[in-house]
Amino acid sequence: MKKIILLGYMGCGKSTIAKELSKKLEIPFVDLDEFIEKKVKMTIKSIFAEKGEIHFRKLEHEYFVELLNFTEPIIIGLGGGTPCYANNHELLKGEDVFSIYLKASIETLVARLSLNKSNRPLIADKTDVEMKEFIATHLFERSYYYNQAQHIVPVDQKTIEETVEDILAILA
Ligand SMILES: Nc1ncnc2c1ncn2[C@@H]1O[C@H](COP(=O)(O)OP(=O)(O)OP(=O)(O)O)[C@@H](O)[C@H]1O
Ligand SMILES: O=C(O)C1=C[C@@H](O)[C@@H](O)[C@H](O)C1
Ligand SMILES: [Mg+2]
Repeated sequence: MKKIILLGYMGCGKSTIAKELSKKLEIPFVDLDEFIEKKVKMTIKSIFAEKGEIHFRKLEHEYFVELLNFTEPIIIGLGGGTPCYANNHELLKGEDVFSIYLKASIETLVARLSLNKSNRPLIADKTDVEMKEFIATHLFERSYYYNQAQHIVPVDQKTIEETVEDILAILA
């Protein structure tokens, strides 16, 4: 069984969808952000604050490669920025992986992230208006990398179950 990689912007649902997919497929889910936090015994928030984003991006690459080298099947939920640094987008194209971009619109992302932004350092201090502007620009810059995924699953207006079904259809 190939490894399944879910990617996309913060709030597109990687962690939520991966947990459900993991139950259905009975394959363990590893969230890259949580894996990094356990390995370095720091939260993402404190890594950004104390060590800086560049240090975080190096750790993110290192631990993404470590997960890809696991021999057993796993579902990997990437961080929102993972495909956009350190040539990680090239790793989405491997024959031993299914990479899936959960594609959400700016409106969906703003609606979801405005409810829960405190643990997301890139947007934590932004108002809803600033956040919309930031996400619009950021998503535009990042789309090239996200679109390197082997499959694209639109998630707007879909329930968690509907998105999981779409992914199962791709894997079938
Ligand atoms: N249909 C849906 N599918 C997925 N998530 C949804 C849906 N509706 C609401 N949500 C909510 O959207 C929020 C963001 O989802 P989640 O944390 O899984 O995103 P993420 O892509 O893992 O973000 P991050 O990159 O910041 O870790 C969660 O609070 C989740 O419950
Ligand atoms: O979009 C991003 O660059 C990030 C998303 C999160 O998953 C974390 O990996 C971190 O907050 C950075
Ligand atoms: Mg997540």
